[in-house]
Amino acid sequence: MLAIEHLYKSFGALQVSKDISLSVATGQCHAVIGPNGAGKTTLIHQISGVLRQDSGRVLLGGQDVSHLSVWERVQAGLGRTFQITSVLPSFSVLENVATAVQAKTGSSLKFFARAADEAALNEKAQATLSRVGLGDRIDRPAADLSHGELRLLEIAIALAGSPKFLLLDEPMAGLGKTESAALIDLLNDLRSDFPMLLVEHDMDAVFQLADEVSVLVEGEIVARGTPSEVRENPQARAAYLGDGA
Ligand SMILES: Nc1ncnc2c1ncn2[C@@H]1O[C@H](COP(=O)(O)OP(=O)(O)OP(=O)(O)O)[C@@H](O)[C@H]1O
Repeated sequence: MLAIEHLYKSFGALQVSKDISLSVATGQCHAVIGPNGAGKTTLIHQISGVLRQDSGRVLLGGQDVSHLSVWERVQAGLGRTFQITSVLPSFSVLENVATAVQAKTGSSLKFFARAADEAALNEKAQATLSRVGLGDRIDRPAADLSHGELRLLEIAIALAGSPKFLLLDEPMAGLGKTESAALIDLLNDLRSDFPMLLVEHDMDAVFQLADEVSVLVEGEIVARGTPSEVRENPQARAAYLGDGA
């Protein structure tokens, strides 16, 4: 569903992506881990279209999306969550998701006009919110949600466009133990419908969710394997997990 082929990116003299290749099949969760400054965000930006690679390709469901804009990639089936919240705080939970459904389908020219008034949008938004466990919060302003609930809302917004693939940028950041456990359960449930690339610092989440892990260090993938293979890989341990891991 996602293939990255020989991606290179530099900022001036600093090479931040060095021949990165990986692929994610249907039903799979692939995690990218690495120390601060390894180039994870730069990689995410090249997949989502925020940044253009110097060379290499990004394929989504077999389609080369390397030269498409962020918006065109969303239309091509890329759903993503952001490290920084993408929620509209004064809109209701339902309106946030209905607006995302509307944006994908282009069902109305009045982009920020009451998306939740349209029955079809509403229905799809409600179903999506139920799937992420926010079915009983639809009328609350998004500003009232807890941090953990906001994360669920961000995922619902990403799902609203019926993506082929999910790009998850540190979804566990700032969550407590209980909230993290709930989110891990949700992502485990979603992965069969939405193959995913997960960039995450929370090793518990990575080891519970990922089928395959790539370890990125100074722009290069230095190790790859199942979570247990990566846990035992001396290069990965030295580079990232630390000897005590
Ligand atoms: N726009 C930019 N211009 C110049 N250098 C940049 C730019 N964006 C990132 N960098 C540099 O590229 C390197 C990789 O940064 P990046 O944010 O991709 O790493 P990261 O793995 O996401 O780090 P973190 O885990 O701290 O978020 C860093 O040295 C960073 O300073």
